[in-house]
Amino acid sequence: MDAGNRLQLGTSVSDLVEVWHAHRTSIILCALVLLIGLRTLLHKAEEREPLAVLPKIYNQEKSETNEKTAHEAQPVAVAEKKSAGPRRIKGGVTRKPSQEKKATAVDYTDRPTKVLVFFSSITTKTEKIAHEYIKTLETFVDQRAGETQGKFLKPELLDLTEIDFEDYFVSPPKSTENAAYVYLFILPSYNIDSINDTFLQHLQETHHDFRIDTAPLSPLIGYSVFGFGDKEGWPNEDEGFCFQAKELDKWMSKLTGRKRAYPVGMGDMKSDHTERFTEWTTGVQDVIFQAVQTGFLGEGVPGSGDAVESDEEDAEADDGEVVFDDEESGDGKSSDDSRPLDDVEDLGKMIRPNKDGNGTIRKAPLAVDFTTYPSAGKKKAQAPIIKEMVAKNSPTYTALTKQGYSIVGSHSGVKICRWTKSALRGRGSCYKYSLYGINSHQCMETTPSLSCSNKCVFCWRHGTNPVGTTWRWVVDPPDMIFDGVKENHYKKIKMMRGVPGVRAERYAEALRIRHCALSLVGEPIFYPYINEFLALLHNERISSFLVCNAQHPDQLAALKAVTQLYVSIDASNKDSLRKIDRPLHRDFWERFLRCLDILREKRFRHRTVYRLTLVKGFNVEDEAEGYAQLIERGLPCFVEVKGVTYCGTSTSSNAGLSMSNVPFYWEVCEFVKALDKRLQEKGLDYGIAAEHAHSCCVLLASKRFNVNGKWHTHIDYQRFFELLEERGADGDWTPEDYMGPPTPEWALWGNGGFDPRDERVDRKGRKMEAIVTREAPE
Ligand SMILES: Cc1cc2nc3c(=O)[nH]c(=O)nc-3n(C[C@H](O)[C@H](O)[C@H](O)COP(=O)(O)O)c2cc1C
Ligand code: SF4
Repeated sequence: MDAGNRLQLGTSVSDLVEVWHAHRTSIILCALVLLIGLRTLLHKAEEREPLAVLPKIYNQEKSETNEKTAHEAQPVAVAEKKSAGPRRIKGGVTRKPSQEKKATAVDYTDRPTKVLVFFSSITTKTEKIAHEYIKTLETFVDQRAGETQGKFLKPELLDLTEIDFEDYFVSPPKSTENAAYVYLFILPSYNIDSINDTFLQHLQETHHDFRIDTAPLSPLIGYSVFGFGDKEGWPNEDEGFCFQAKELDKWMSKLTGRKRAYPVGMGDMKSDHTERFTEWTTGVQDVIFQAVQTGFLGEGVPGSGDAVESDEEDAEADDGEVVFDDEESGDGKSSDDSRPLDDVEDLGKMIRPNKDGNGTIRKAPLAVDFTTYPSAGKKKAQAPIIKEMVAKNSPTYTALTKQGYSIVGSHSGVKICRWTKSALRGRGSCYKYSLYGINSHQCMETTPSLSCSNKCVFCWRHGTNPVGTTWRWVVDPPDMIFDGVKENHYKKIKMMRGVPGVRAERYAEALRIRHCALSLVGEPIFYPYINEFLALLHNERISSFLVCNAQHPDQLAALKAVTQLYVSIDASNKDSLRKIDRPLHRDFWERFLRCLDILREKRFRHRTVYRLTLVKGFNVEDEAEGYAQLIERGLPCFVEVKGVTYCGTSTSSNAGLSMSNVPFYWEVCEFVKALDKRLQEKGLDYGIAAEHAHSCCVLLASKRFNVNGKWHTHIDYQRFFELLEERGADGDWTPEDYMGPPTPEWALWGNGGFDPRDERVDRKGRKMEAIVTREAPE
């Protein structure tokens, strides 16, 4: 560099320094603004990965808006795009949204339905069945094409070993047709490591994954599971029969927000599997077809109607156990109208002390006595207006429907008995299964007359039923009542479809009523067309168990054939009967005795039964002799002795009843033994035949039903109908003609009487040991 150049360079540097000194503040400020601008621009353009840790802080705003859209506004979730990275956060870290809010009704009417059938198979038996089934299902879809306007898409069969679980079990897949899905599963059980374990593990993890909604499969229309197993190796469910199908059912229930479309079915690959599987597929297809047509699964399935389930899978309030809710356990609210356990039939008769909101005992509302008419002297005589017994706008109607009754016409009622629900869930049948072979899940409890002529102190329905001595109401025709009670019964059974633990096999059987207990409330023989009503039952081969209160001798005498005829014997003498039954008839004792005489005459035509309900302090003490005399008078075929059952809030508290009036089972047994002794002493040929300790019930039977030293208390129902068809309702035959096979060993006196097919459970569904105490504790 020469001297001139160097001089020039020195000048420009000094110029720059000069400029810097003159404007440095503004230069620094400009640079700062430029840098901040650039930083902001780059930050905005940056594409960020979703945050897996602390999403609540970072994604709060986003999840609040997005989640609402995914789960409420758009019911059917769009399948996740498969990615190798972590699963997308759908529900934030807030847990259990689906348990807090039940799945809401989703309308699928505008969307086509697609059934996906998943299966696994190791020794290929299930695989073969699944392949055959998918063909059947395809044919079914084709046949229904006309009725469903093509909204029923071709079903698809999927092998669990060949699919990516994430495609189907994190959310339902997306389809071009915008299909709504039904998932069916056919799964054999394996107690060795198999694909089933991986699959079940996946479902469990999905449910527990805090980043995923606990019920990500709630957009499904529904699901159902069928299991195959082997009873030779795994004889019952306790020992592992079909255990993985049951587990799958449980996880799917959680993941779908309880959208069990049909109860879990189970088949033994070595015996009944074809029958059980056909039963299940028929039921499932009916439900799916209904969903395609109506857009919902029907009542009883959450998300589509009236959910019957409780919050916990296994903790239903109504669980097949007698619940003794005493006064102290109440919350102060009057629960008269909402309790599900109010069945006279299954619980014997109930006591309900009634409290108001402050916990003070209320007087029972007075039952309306329709027999009280204004006296002719006071008012000008008027032609009586014929009223409806239970008019739709009456308080009686409201009270009864709140208690779970369906009122048919104006004077009949039907209610699903808690034993029916219990048997559907494999938790035991009522005592009539042990004593007479009645399947509780096939039994309808009904009455053609809600009115009665007694006001028994232990009758829980006190104050809600009309009473009267004669029929003064509009009369509904028997066929209308018959159709109405059947329809309502089936409706209630169908509502049980989604309830956890309901057995597919029992559910299918329950859709055919085989028995009718005419003992719900009121007095069935009060209904003027009771014989016609019975004929309708028998025509459909439904057996009839009719209970009457021994106050209507004329109607009793005119009664035609019934399968089993009861009279309630609530006391052994006149005074006691007046106190306990509070009859409306002045000549109640004479009526009572006449009924016993009629029963005596009928004993070779009908299976006659005395039903004794023991209430400690009222009709037990020192009354064995009195009861023995009544038995001597009527000579019934059977004597059922039951302890009264206490159900909590009775209006009869004003009669001074409490928990202390409920006898222990050993007290019932002691009474029965004393009664049996008295009968022997009188030379009457009776013996203690059978028991159902669970219901505090013991059966004394006439030795007519003891053949070659064996009790035959069960009924041959088939034979009963044959006799009826051959000889007519007035025909000549005896109860022995339709006596069933020997009473099973487990039901005999001394063996407890609990159905060995079922499991005894407590209110939470936990298994219980059956400990029976028949003797007074030391
Ligand atoms: C190793 C083995 C373990 C099994 N474990 C059970 C079990 O725990 N419970 C059950 O009910 N059946 C069990 N089974 C019976 C199978 O579930 C039954 O045979 C089924 O039909 C097999 O179906 P697949 O041929 O489709 O694999 C088992 C069978 C095998 C061979
Ligand atoms: S006979 Fe029928 S209605 Fe009566 S308790 Fe049994 S199942 Fe219920």
